[in-house]
Amino acid sequence: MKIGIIGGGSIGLLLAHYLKKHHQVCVYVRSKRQLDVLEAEGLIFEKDKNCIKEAINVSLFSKWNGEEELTILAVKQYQLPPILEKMAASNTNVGGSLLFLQNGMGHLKWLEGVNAKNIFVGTVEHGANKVAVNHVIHTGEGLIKLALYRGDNLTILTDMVKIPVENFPFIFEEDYQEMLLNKLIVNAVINPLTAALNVNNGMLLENPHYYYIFKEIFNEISSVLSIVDKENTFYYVENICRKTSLNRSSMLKDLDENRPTEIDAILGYVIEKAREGQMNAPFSESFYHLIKGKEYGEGRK
Ligand SMILES: NC(=O)C1=CN([C@@H]2O[C@H](COP(=O)(O)OP(=O)(O)OC[C@H]3O[C@@H](n4cnc5c(N)ncnc54)[C@H](OP(=O)(O)O)[C@@H]3O)[C@@H](O)[C@H]2O)C=CC1
Ligand SMILES: CC(C)(CO)C(=O)C(=O)O
Repeated sequence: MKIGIIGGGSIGLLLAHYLKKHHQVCVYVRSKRQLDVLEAEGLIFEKDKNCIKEAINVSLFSKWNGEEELTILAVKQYQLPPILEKMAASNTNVGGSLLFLQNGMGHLKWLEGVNAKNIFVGTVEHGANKVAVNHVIHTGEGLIKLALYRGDNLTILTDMVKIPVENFPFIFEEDYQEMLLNKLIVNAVINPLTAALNVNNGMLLENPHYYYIFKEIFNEISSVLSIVDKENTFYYVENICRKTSLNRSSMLKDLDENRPTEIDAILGYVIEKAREGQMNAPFSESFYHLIKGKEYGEGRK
């Protein structure tokens, strides 16, 4: 299958490495510098301290015209609006399929207006870290879950699930809301804590004091979001945290690089739900403002 990946960041480059084993992949980047380096030097993929260098197809996003059967949007949630505007203005991808892999649930409100025959959403449970424009480290193995948001063509999703890529499984989920909600809880617990404390994911489980807050935040968020099976959901969050223990969460990396974070799509969403349900959410409120304060104090790109 022909697959376009918009965004040559941590997740975009990780996907390019694994998907190119079975598909024709093109990564659409926005900077000429990244294009030039990827073309000249190839992609460096690193896992467990082993590096491999490989050629990848790369192009500028301005050249994207929706020719691929599937286009994966691997950008931050707050980076979607200009991309969706370009897609709307150029009226491309009417017959194609789009897959959105953003953390949080804030982007769902934008998908209604997107002109594509099929829209899929997914969640990423891997850890990945782009350390140079052409160098990505796979820091934690996990799953990518995929679900249909709108449309009727499930073949693309089932193809992705059926064609096994070693160490990089895809699974199909029936209910996109439940899938995104479960991942939202993971990100609402792990990302703001790691970003506020400036620690790798694993430290939240290792340090008993951080683990105490981890549990308290989980309890609050799972109540606000009316999670029925709290015990299993807690193990799910803990398990992803353990599997990505070496990872600096995407929110922490955003702060490291003075970029805006996805806090609005993550804890902002939880706070909105708490207000709707007239509930108090002091941990969520505090961590929301801690991260907003760090964004404010440390400058934005
Ligand atoms: N990294 C991780 O371990 C995980 C990330 N996620 C989620 O995956 C999503 C992607 O995250 P991640 O890969 O880490 O983010 P990154 O910030 O590493 O990558 C985003 C990339 O998108 C590029 N981009 C932004 N706008 C455009 C555009 N208009 N055209 C082309 N490229 C564009 C950026 O380009 P430029 O470099 O030029 O700014 C950047 O390379 C997020 O929602 C994140 O929360 C989920 C699980 C784990
Ligand atoms: C899975 C996890 C928690 C990995 O760090 C993530 O989703 C993120 O960093 O955004």
